[in-house]
Amino acid sequence: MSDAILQARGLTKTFAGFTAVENVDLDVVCGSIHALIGPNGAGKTTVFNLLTRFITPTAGSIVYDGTDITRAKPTAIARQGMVRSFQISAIFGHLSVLDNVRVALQRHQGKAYHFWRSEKMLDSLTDRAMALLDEVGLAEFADTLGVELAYGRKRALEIATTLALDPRLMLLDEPTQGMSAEDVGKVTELIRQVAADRTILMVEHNLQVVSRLADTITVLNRGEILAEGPYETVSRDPAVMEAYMGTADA
Ligand SMILES: Nc1ncnc2c1ncn2[C@@H]1O[C@H](COP(=O)(O)OP(=O)(O)OP(=O)(O)O)[C@@H](O)[C@H]1O
Repeated sequence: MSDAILQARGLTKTFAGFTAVENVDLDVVCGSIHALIGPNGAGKTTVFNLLTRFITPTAGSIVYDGTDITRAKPTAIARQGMVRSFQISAIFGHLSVLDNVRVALQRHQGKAYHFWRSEKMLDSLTDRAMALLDEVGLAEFADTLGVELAYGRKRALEIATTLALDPRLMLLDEPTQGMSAEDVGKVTELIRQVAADRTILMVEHNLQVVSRLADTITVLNRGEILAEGPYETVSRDPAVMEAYMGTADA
């Protein structure tokens, strides 16, 4: 499919004889929000780790933006614009919110960990950092220490530090996990907002979030694709109901 920014074919991962992911084909369409869902143990995290190159497939191929990345390093694909949030963009609690984003911007420029040497260079990043904080609704917290942010705002900061790496494809690993209902709503809106000019692939347990955000949903079960399509279609699929509820009548 020519409009897919990320394409997996025959993705398979075996752990010591146990097949966690089997023959998964996936097309993430450019500009879409694509969600990976499925019951516990379905293989979502394994697929996510395969796609982001944290683990290597036993078989199959992954193509990002026309380039075969099946054996590429995660840092290399991040430089090409495929950025995984929450792992790569950990928050520095002892730095201010603004400095967290400035450090991420600097890292993107390949100047990581030298930020203390040049106050001038940091100043040059301030405008861009403030724009990113504005985008995620954190401008008024610029001087707050990372550690002092409320949980939902920490996620917003993580998204800002991910955006600092200028992603074309953003991969979010359970972005609303462990959040209060209020924060879930806020982060859902934030994801919708940052998706306006980017592609998003997310693993998400919260089906309400998925129903509100995703253009396409891939349902995994026992390592294989069970169903795929928009929420209205997959949520009515008897096989999906069976996998989630244990009965097609639920
Ligand atoms: N490193 C590993 N070694 C052995 N088995 C593994 C490993 N990683 C995952 N598995 C197994 O592969 C299967 C899929 O796991 P995975 O974590 O991908 O599922 P998941 O859909 O993300 O589940 P959850 O929703 O519970 O996080 C599970 O049976 C799990 O026990």
